[in-house]
Amino acid sequence: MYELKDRDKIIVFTGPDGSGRKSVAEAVGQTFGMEKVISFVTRPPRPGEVNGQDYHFITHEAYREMEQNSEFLESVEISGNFYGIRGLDIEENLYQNGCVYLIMNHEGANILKKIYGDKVIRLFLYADRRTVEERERKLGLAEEVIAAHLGHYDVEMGYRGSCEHAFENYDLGQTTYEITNTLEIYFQRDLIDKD
Ligand SMILES: Nc1nc2c(ncn2[C@@H]2O[C@H](COP(=O)(O)OP(=O)(O)O)[C@@H](O)[C@H]2O)c(=O)[nH]1
Ligand SMILES: Nc1ncnc2c1ncn2[C@@H]1O[C@H](COP(=O)(O)OP(=O)(O)O)[C@@H](O)[C@H]1O
Repeated sequence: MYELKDRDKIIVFTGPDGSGRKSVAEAVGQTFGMEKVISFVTRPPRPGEVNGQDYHFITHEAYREMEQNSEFLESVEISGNFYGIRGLDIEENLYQNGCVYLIMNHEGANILKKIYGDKVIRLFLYADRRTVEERERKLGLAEEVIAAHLGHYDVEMGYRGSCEHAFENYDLGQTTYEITNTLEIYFQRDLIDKD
């Protein structure tokens, strides 16, 4: 097992669906050369989603087997589908890069915080309900998926106060800029500590 270093960082993008976590995370990830830890999921891919890029799409049987082998650090059921993060994927990524990012709901963010403590920085993104609904409709998501997401909206919004930082996302460039500045402070602090 890889022993985590003090300065290893786990960046968790959380907040309601449609708040822009994926878009912002990709941009910020590129800026800092951070890799995404990809979840395993039992839901079928949506049009345009790529296996191994958006998710590892696996069958219920394969998921159950991984679960029985204790491969998941956290595993949750959302709208009838299972989502899990493999512990080894986080550790291998940290070993190579010293930082990783993930996109998850409040349950996953909470579990990671409990396990990894100060190494976890939770970035909460949000926009008002109508905006996220419009974005998801524009994205072409099925009505039942949008309805399920909106059904989780209030619970996800309630997690804001638990996160280390929160960002309203209406202007993608601005949000990305603010998050980059926030993370730079963490990364610079580590450089200074190292000296
Ligand atoms: N706790 C947890 N949440 C996850 C994981 N992977 C994805 N999620 C979040 O769970 C929700 C899944 O909803 P889904 O309809 O599949 O949305 P999408 O995959 O973001 O388009 C999203 O908010 C994801 O960000 C995971 O491994 N653990
Ligand atoms: N600030 C923004 N302004 C307008 N559209 C946005 C903004 N941020 C994200 N989007 C769009 O909203 C949709 C949902 O964003 P996404 O990053 O997939 O959200 P999440 O991962 O939180 O579900 C995408 O089509 C994305 O391009």
